[in-house]
Amino acid sequence: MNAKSTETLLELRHLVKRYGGLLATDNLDLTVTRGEIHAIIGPNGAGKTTLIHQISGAIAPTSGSILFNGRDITGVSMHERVKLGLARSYQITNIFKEYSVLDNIALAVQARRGSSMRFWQQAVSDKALFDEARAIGGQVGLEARIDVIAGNLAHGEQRQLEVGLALATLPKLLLLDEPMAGMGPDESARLIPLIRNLRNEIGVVLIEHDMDAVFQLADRITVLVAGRVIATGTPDQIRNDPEVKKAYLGDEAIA
Ligand SMILES: Nc1ncnc2c1ncn2[C@@H]1O[C@H](COP(=O)(O)OP(=O)(O)OP(=O)(O)O)[C@@H](O)[C@H]1O
Repeated sequence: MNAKSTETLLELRHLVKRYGGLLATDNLDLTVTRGEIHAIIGPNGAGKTTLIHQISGAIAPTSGSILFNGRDITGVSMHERVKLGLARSYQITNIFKEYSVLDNIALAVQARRGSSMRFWQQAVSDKALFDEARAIGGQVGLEARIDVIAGNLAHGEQRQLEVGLALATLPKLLLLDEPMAGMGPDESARLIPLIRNLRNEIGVVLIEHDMDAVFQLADRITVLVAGRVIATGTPDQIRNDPEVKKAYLGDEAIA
């Protein structure tokens, strides 16, 4: 973690999500600070996706609260959360495949600037918009692919673009939901330093099944089992935690 890491960006207090008799989130407390990559791991069905949906605002908790930058956002819409600086990287679904990488990012920058009602012709003449889009393309490692039509990118590059689209909202906190999914080892290896660099400016919540990536990237790891936090700590603490080892027996190998 770096020097900015004492600033709490996200705080979950006694969060509960109940589906009938099932507690998918069971009285969960969690903090994420600026400058931190905080990974959330756990066996299948532990409640990781349910948790990230509550943070992004896609689903409402049954009880408990979510604070972002000190403000209670529990009842705030997903759209408003993005405006407040809470971005989620979706899995490819919001890429315009027929547009170039640059145009995709430029559209996302334009949407953030609140000028989404302006028409394309005006947007293309906006140099500052494209300068910013180009810089974001560089941040996610796509500088050499900036003019490629997004649909022609390799899978891993599309994931990089997804992160770029989330960055275009100028997030304070970025939710990354399985950024390595479907990637080969070379593609993951390329994405790891890009994600690591992001945390210089912002906080990152990372959900990822690739344990090598998690243990390389995370400053702290929270382990969920059946909706409950069984451990939070540095990668070393988590690696050596007997409860965690037990929870992972028969599941994905822990690094
Ligand atoms: N809409 C829903 N209705 C009922 N039960 C649900 C719903 N969504 C999730 N669950 C249940 O909540 C629990 C947590 O699911 P969740 O998908 O959050 O786990 P996960 O840790 O993300 O799992 P995976 O690693 O397999 O993606 C599971 O038992 C799941 O069946």
